[in-house]
Amino acid sequence: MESATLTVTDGLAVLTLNRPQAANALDLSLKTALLDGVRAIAADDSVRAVLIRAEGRNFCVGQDLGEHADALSTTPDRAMDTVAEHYNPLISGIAALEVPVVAAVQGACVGAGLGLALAADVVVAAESASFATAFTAIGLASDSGLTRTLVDAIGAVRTRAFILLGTKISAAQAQDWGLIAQVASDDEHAATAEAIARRLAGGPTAAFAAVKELVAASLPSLEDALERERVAAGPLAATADHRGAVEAFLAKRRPDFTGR
Ligand SMILES: CCCCCCCCCCCCC[C@H](O)CC(=O)SCCNC(=O)CCNC(=O)[C@H](O)C(C)(C)COP(=O)(O)OP(=O)(O)OC[C@H]1O[C@@H](n2cnc3c(N)ncnc32)[C@H](O)[C@@H]1OP(=O)(O)O
Repeated sequence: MESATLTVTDGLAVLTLNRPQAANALDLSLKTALLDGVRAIAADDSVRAVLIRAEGRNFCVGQDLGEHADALSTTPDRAMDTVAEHYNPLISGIAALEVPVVAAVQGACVGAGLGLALAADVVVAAESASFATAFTAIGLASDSGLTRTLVDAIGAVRTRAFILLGTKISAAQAQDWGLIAQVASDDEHAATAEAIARRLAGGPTAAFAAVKELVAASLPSLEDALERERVAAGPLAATADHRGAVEAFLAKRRPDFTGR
């Protein structure tokens, strides 16, 4: 089964996360397939809008921690290379798309999954969806551009508390904070997101590109945030807190943080 699928019809590219059996956790196969999909979209002049969606109960629960635990034990010095090889080019690739990008979110949208959703221009969430960063729960700080996209959306004060406290918020709270554009019923969110994406695919594409360029130019650099996050991830991956927290998650027990 393909970890992600891409279809393009009538100018709308639909990129689907397809690991529902693993809550769309980002393993190497899914990260690679998403990167390939975004690059194919960027190279396809027929695409006028993008919908990013996911199969199953959860949009994306972030990095696959089983794969991460393996990497930490077998290739510890390279475990965080995936940030530079996959996460950063994926987020910057989505953000660099000149056409409008809609994300349809249901269930858990966590960690790099949240980064993926916030790289889109319009997020439509099912009312039962939830949003969390999860990084500090496993001894990490942030990545996937969230130290810029979250600050842009909800401000530095809320972002700091959101990440430090590892809060999980509802779709209604996310909309109230200005984190997402729209909430729809669980039954209607997928159709609502697709209808918005199809409307954008039939709209003034050049004007939409200008809107995205003008708004991006008014903000601090996403690339700089991604690079700072990448540099910060390496030392954290080497901490006993990070490794112990990943093992604890997989063993379904609470981590014991020692501060080292
Ligand atoms: C050469 C190749 C090398 C490859 C290198 C790989 C190393 C990668 C380096 C990492 C880089 C940094 C990573 C980056 O920061 C991005 C991140 O995303 S960090 C954050 C990662 N995500 C999490 O920590 C979330 C963990 N999950 C949760 O907090 C909760 O599961 C939830 C998402 C809030 C949902 O909670 P619930 O609804 O209660 O559901 P469950 O907890 O019972 O989960 C259901 C089921 O799914 C499994 N699962 C959930 N999340 C993950 C996950 N991230 N990875 C793997 N599996 C996950 C969970 O275990 C349950 O499984 P089951 O018990 O039902 O089998």
